[in-house]
Amino acid sequence: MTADPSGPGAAPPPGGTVLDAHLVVDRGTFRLDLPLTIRPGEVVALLGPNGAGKTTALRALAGLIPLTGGHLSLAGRHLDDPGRRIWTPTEQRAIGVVFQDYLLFPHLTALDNVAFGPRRQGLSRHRARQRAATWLARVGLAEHTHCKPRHLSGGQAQRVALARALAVEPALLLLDEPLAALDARTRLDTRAQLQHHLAGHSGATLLVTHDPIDAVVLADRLVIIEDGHVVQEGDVATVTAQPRTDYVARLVGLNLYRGHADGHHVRLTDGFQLVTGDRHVGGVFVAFAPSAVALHPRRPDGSPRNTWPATITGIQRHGDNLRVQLDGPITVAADITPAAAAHLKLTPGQTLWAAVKAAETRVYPAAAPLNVRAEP
Ligand SMILES: Nc1ncnc2c1ncn2[C@@H]1O[C@H](COP(=O)(O)OP(=O)(O)OP(=O)(O)O)[C@@H](O)[C@H]1O
Repeated sequence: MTADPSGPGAAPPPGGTVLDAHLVVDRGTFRLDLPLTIRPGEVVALLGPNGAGKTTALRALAGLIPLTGGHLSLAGRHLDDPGRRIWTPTEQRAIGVVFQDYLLFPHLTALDNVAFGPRRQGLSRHRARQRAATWLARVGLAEHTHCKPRHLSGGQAQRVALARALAVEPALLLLDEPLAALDARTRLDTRAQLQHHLAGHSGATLLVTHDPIDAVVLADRLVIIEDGHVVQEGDVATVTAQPRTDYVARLVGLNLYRGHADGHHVRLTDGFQLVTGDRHVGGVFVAFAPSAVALHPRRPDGSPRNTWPATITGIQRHGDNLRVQLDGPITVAADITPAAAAHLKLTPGQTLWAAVKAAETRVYPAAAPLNVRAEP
């Protein structure tokens, strides 16, 4: 198989997209089937639980594994199209990659690590090093050009990796869990710097992450995959407000249920009924935040319209609060203050009453016009 003979830039990018791909990859019994387009300057976060296919997608884009089907075009150049026997080797793709553990060459200085890509693109040693020095200065490492990776901190190594990826002026920048190896403090600073550099990148960026904060801070759009398929995609506000699967709900921290609405009542698929503030009819999702769930030692009287007995299955710290996991007619997460937890003397196995006001629930149609995988 060969690269597209029409060469780089031969066709205009369709509809203003830099990346126009439909990634189909079979790995044993697993199939990735991921349509993916990214516009110039856009940052898309690819999220999903373990085994969803994120790494497979990244490797397919980088040319490390071939597509089984579909196609991949970048900046108007057909890189991969098994139906037409087109395939392009990694080094001929206009792609920069920041790997999770950076994969810097240990025997090369920061400067030569960054100059490596431009050199392979055909720049003279002098020009490649000039470009590398410019990029290292941009990421704040002008003083560290002659350091070997073992003498760099985690945050500095991450910035060398970013400079190395951007120095090839890629049409597509791939970031694989770029902040995962950093401690919390360094992660905060590095995330802010990364945001700055991504804003200046005119190509497409795909960020693979497990961390919803990285996604929310860095991405313009989220694409969420489970078991190789897109289950939801959209801008951060839409996905956060209207999660459509348990994974997405957990990711954005909401309690989410599916059911059938008849006015202010929603009968959930397991038979439990919730009273909601909004009126709806037909298939719906009901969501409420863990902070909307109140816990009481006895059945509460008065305003909350939804109450049920619930048994504590787990308690974790969650920011300044505690997140309490509860089992019962529905499983639910509740956020409460340490003071309230002490007052209630919360312990795993304890049964108490959970309450949610109807006005705290959000209801939205199950068949919303989002790009959601059709059920088979
Ligand atoms: N070399 C391989 N051969 C066969 N199957 C594989 C291979 N590598 C991965 N898989 C399978 O492909 C599926 C997707 O794996 P992948 O690593 O892409 O998921 P992921 O979303 O990146 O997961 P994680 O978040 O755990 O890294 C999994 O079911 C995995 O078992």
